[in-house]
Formats: sequence, C-alpha cells, structure tokens
Amino acid sequence: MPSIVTQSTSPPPLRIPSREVSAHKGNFGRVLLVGGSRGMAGSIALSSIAALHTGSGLVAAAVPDCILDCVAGFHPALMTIGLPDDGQRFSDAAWESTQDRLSAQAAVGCGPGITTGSGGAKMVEGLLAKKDLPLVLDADALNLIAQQNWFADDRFGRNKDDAACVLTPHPGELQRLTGAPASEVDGQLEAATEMANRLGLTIVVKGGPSHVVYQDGNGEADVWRNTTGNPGMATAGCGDVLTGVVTSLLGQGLSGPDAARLGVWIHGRSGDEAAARFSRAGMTAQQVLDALMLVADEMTEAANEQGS
Ligand SMILES: NC(=O)C1=CN([C@@H]2O[C@H](COP(=O)(O)OP(=O)(O)OC[C@H]3O[C@@H](n4cnc5c(N)ncnc54)[C@H](O)[C@@H]3O)[C@@H](O)[C@H]2O)[C@@H](O)CC1
Ligand SMILES: Nc1ncnc2c1ncn2[C@@H]1O[C@H](COP(=O)(O)OP(=O)(O)O)[C@@H](O)[C@H]1O
Ligand SMILES: [Mg+2]
Repeated sequence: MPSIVTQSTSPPPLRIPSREVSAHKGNFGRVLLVGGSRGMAGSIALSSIAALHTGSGLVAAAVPDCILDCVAGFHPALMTIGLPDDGQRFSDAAWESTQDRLSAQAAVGCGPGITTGSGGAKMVEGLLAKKDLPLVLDADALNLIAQQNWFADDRFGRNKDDAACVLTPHPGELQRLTGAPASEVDGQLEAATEMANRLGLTIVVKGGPSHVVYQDGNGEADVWRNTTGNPGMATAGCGDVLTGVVTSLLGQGLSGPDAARLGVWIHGRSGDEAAARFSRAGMTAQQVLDALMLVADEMTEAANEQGS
C-alpha cells in the first residue's frame, strides 16, 4: 500500500491563477454535464450549477428532453440540451445526438442521475472511448462500467498523451467496480491504486475523509488524503456537487490529479462553510452549492502573487 500524503486544511494543495482584468468567459472553459432522468433531475442540476460556482465560463447540462424544462428552471445561467429519451431517461439515440457537440467542450462530467439503462450505457461507452476529452465519471456511469465490466481489460485505459479521466466513486460504487468491500478503507485504496496504475486514471475515493489516488509521473500511484469537509456532507447530492467542481477545474485546464485534489479540497471547504452557517444535521447539498460561491476565491493565487 503506497504511503498516504495528508493535505493541510489550509492552504489548498495548489492554486489556479487569479483572474486577469481583461478576462472573458472563454478563459475559464466551456463544460458539459451529462445525466439526469425523471425523478433525478436535481442531481445533474447540482453538478452543472456547481461547475458555474467553481468558475467555468460556460456550462450546459445535456439531459433527457423530458426533464429539460425542469433542469433549466434551476438556474438562468445554465444552458440545457435536450437529448432523445424514452419518457424517463436517455434512449439509445442520445449518444448519437451528443457526439458532434463534444469537440467544443473543454471537459465533460457524466453520471449523476443517468440511471443504468441502455441509453446511458451507450453514452458512457462513447465518452470512455473519446480519449482526447477530459472526463469525470460518477454515480451511475460508474455502476454501468461495473455492470459491463469495461475495466476488466485495458481497452479504456488512458496513457500520458490522452486527456485526463477522473472517477469519483463513493465506497459503494468502488465496491461494485473493484470488489473491495466498502467497509475496508485500506482495501479500497489498494484496489483504487491498482486501477489508477493499470488504466492511467485518477480516482477520488469519496468519504470522510476522501482520498485521491493518482499516478505521479514515475509510474507509481500516490494516495492523497483530504482534511476539509465534515459529516454534514453525508446528504443527498453532495457527490453530484463534487462532479461539477472537478469537471469545471478540468475545463479550466488542470490535470486530472490537480483537478481532483483541488476539487475535493474546495468541496470540503464549502461543506465546512455550510455547516458553520447552518448546521451539520440541517445542511443539504444546496447549502454546499451556495457556500461554494463564498469560498471559491480561496483556490486562486492572490493578485500580487501574480504580479498583476
Ligand atoms: N437529487 C437527486 O437527483 C439525487 C440523485 N442521486 C443519484 O442517485 C443515483 C444513485 O446514487 P446513490 O449514491 O444514492 O445510490 P447507491 O446505491 O450508489 O449508494 C447508496 C448505497 O451505496 C452504499 N454507500 C454509499 N456511500 C457509502 C459510504 N460512504 N460507505 C459505505 N457504503 C456507502 C450504501 O450501501 C448505500 O446504501 C446516482 O445516479 C446519483 O447521482 C443521488 O446523488 C442523490 C440525489
Ligand atoms: N462523513 C463525511 N465527511 C466528509 N465528507 C463526507 C462525509 N460523508 C459524505 N461526504 C462527502 O459527501 C459526498 C457524498 O457523495 P455521494 O455519496 O456520491 O453523494 P450523492 O450521490 O448523494 O451526491 C462525497 O464527496 C463525500 O466525500
Ligand atoms: Mg453519488
């Protein structure tokens, strides 16, 4: 088991450049969040709005057309793309309708609320195969990979010339992916380390605390332990928020390991701010989302550090 590097609660593990006075939306990336279904429209909305609060310039949610109006209603700045559905969730035609939009995206996040139907499976398989596209996979996208056993061989592995691919499983999803019991933290980190090394992925093992497992360039995986966050985040949708945060940071040009570590750190900071302003028992993913806009500048270098 590789040694674990524990992050200080402050400062963050890294910082992104402060914003130039002349900045425009294009400087901060256009990203796409793909998922949602009837009954789980909130998940993809949480991910998409989290990307906006993490600083993305442009964010669109690609959702089953049957929930488009619902998702669009969550935030006026969010753009929405209605994809073919079966009345509940993506139909098999959804992936074909998505492909020609991907070249414009700096990063894609997929999985929240997508369910494990065949339309979602075609979407996830297509995204996994697009190795030039920075990608975050969460929730049912991970459950589909487990069900289809897509990680049994190296077909979807990414080498150092490929774009980043970040997985964000909670322990239940990681158990489905690797067989390592959700109750055994060391076993799960070892399984994540094996997958990170074999497939060139960055893996966020979510929990209290979360860990990020990633290849550090000399071919061996490192394990990084986060120290922000609190049990108040054990509430529906907090993982969906993280998916949007990491997707946004990939879209702003960070590597997989950097986007995952900084994303987990700022996500936990938002959870801590939400707990302080409300309560651990009473906070929801909405408050974590709202707190994100309060702490987001903690990720950037002070202007004078930039000399601007
Ligand atoms: N408002 C919404 O639309 C929401 C939609 N969601 C979606 O619901 C779908 C299912 O996700 P869920 O995570 O709820 O369901 P899962 O079935 O994946 O996870 C729930 C089960 O996994 C295990 N598990 C989860 N976290 C664990 C931990 N930290 N330690 C040990 N075991 C753990 C437990 O057995 C738990 O009962 C996903 O697509 C997700 O995006 C959820 O994110 C909740 C909010
Ligand atoms: N006890 C805890 N301490 C710190 N963070 C936690 C704790 N419980 C849950 N979290 C965080 O909340 C999020 C839960 O993710 P997930 O289970 O995918 O939620 P959902 O799918 O409902 O959005 C993860 O980022 C996890 O690290
Ligand atoms: Mg989740």
